Amino acid sequence: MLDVTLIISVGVALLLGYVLVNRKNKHQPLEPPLISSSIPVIGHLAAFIYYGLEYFASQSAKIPLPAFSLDMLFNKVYVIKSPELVSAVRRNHRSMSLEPLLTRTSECAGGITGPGLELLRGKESQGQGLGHHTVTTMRPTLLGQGLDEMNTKMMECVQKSVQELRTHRGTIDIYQWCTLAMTIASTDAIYGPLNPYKQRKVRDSYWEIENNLSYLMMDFAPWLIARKAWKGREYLSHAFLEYYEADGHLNSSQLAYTRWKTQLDGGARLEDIARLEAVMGLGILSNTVPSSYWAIFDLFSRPELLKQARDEIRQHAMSVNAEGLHTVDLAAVQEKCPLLLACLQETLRLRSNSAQLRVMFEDTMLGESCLVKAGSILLMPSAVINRSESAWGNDAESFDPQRFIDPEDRRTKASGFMSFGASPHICAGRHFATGEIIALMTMLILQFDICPVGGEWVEPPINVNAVAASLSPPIGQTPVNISEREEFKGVEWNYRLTPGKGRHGLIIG
Ligand code: HEM
Repeated sequence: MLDVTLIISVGVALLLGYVLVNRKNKHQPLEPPLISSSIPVIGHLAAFIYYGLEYFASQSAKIPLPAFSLDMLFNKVYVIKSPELVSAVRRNHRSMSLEPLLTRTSECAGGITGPGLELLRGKESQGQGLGHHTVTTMRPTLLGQGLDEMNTKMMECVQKSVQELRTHRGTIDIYQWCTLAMTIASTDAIYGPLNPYKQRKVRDSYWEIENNLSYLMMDFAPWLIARKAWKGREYLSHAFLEYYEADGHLNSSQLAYTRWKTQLDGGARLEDIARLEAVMGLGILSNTVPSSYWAIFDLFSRPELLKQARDEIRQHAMSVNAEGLHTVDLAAVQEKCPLLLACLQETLRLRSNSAQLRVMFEDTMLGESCLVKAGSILLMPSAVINRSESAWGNDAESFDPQRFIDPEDRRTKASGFMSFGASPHICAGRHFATGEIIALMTMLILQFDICPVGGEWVEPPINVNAVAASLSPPIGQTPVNISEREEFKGVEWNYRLTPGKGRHGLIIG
């Protein structure tokens, strides 16, 4: 479990930066109750180091309060459990920031140091520098025309990977397959013909970083204690430097181009732009890949639901012409087949184990009776909030996609759904990722039967060291047999996208 500990280094490192300076030990009556530990002084910190983020979820289960405080020695952590307080956090977003975590990631996972890092950090307190500006300018590129263009390329790649399954013989590790298919589709759509991730060694370097991120985030002699991830980071950054030197970004997506331009105009060196793009892989891939795997797992392991989702698409979004060409209109899937998206959201709700982290800059009242103090850390664990009964009812623990179909109270549910984060830091890539997973699932459920070797879908253990992943990837293999469904064996498929239909009706926090 030592590895799990390292997860914490993300939080602890942040704390160290802010804590020692800002620590205020006195606990005030309006602050969430301070929970004592059986081991005085270091108990919570030691447990956090041992259990990682799971410690907050397990404490939350034991403590029947909407919020509580833990003295983590260096700093105070407020754990927010209730959707009502999440709404208050959103309303008070100006007194807190996610930026310190993003800057820290650029430093540790990207290797950006010195003036380049200062440029990203910007204004000392709130981190409104180039890092923040780069995220802000990329948001519009993940909507509208920019999204449409990426979706077109992404669809081509997903379809190619799926069609290759038709001739595949023997078993396949479905997680490995998702990893390759989604990595190629996502990055080709973003980086264009010179996409560095086309090279096997670049992909391997990225996954080396991803799988050992917790070690890199310790930022202690990474060349020694996180050697493979550190070498991966250097290789990936260098590959991006070559990409820019070859003008790859001039023939890429609006997203890749805008990120490069914003940083160039902001005074960043090309080497640091390349390093930041290596970090961007964490945003692009670390969630999309495991989410696609769990979406397959959760739907194919429920034959009744699978049949309903398949029938819905066949009825409302598929047509066959005189030549026998089967066309599936993904805009119709979006508009007339709500079950598939509902299944994906239910997977995201129940599988997400991220914790949205904010550093407090000002003393703030959340609602009328919850005081959070400057210099502290606010944590909103999605594994807890996503299962809260006040948002989802007393069957919150069970997998029921119906709760996302025409939900009566979107606002309450939004505060109980943290899988894409919390406003104003809601995931910028959610429509792109959703479109990609929905396209993949549509193709798979229409065309294939997927059966695990041994006949049972057995829940695999998860890799808690992949700390950038909201939905932890599985450890080990998930071998399955994939066969073309008799009903459509040998037919030709055409999947159609409609410009302007790239946004999905997601519930977001
Ligand atoms: C299923 C896939 C995905 C999931 C579950 C996911 C989840 C998240 C979460 C939990 C956050 C943190 C928000 C917070 O702290 O409140 C986030 C932020 C972010 N995500 Fe995603 N993400 C996914 C895919 C993507 C993709 C494909 C991209 C880019 C193409 C992307 C870009 C971003 C960016 C830029 C942010 C930072 C937003 C900000 O700081 O304002 N994400 N995402």
